[in-house]
Amino acid sequence: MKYPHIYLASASPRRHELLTQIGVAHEILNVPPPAGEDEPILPGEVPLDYVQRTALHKAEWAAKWLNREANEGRRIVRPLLTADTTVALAHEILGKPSDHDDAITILCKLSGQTHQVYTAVVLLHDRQVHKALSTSDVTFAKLSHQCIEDYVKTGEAFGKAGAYGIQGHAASFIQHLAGSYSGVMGLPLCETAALLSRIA
Ligand SMILES: Cc1cn([C@H]2C[C@H](O)[C@@H](COP(=O)(O)OP(=O)(O)OP(=O)(O)O)O2)c(=O)[nH]c1=O
Repeated sequence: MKYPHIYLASASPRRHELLTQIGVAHEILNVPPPAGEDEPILPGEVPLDYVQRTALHKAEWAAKWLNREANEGRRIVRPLLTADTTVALAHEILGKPSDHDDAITILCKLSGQTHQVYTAVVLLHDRQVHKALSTSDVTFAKLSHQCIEDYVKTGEAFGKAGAYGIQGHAASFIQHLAGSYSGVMGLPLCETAALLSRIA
């Protein structure tokens, strides 16, 4: 499969790894904040709307930044990809943990429950916006408080939606996954490949 060479506007090392896994050549853009920070949730906003709005906002923000850079001599020559991953439990958005206690609280909520992981992907190319969405149902085993404490101590919970990484130690928490493994990890590869082949 031949993909176009793209810009990846993301601070997530997982998105870089996943694109590399399927052979998508990309240049990582280190877009200044608010990239990397959680977008505020609008009153009454449901997770599905939130994740799509956030992914689009990241793309628009990165394009604006790139345009400014372009004025300083850099040309926008590649399609631009962004994504957002949001974890939701019964419609409550569980973002990245703010600290140790927050991580414990989030994981206690997820223990023994099925939650949703949404990843929205946006590709900007030739003034067109291409979008994809992946939805997964993830069921956690019932976790003891000690297990949660030990997990949070590894540091893996931080910087990740829902305070866990499916690709790390938290793999042992997951009883069942209905959906996309790569989508849970941060970039659904099947959907992303389909977006990229649309513009190839
Ligand atoms: C649920 C889950 C999330 N995550 C990560 C993927 C994302 O990096 C992060 C969700 O935060 P995002 O806001 O989607 O992404 P980010 O801030 O890390 O990067 P950027 O906005 O610059 O692209 O959680 C995992 O790595 N594994 C998991 O199992």
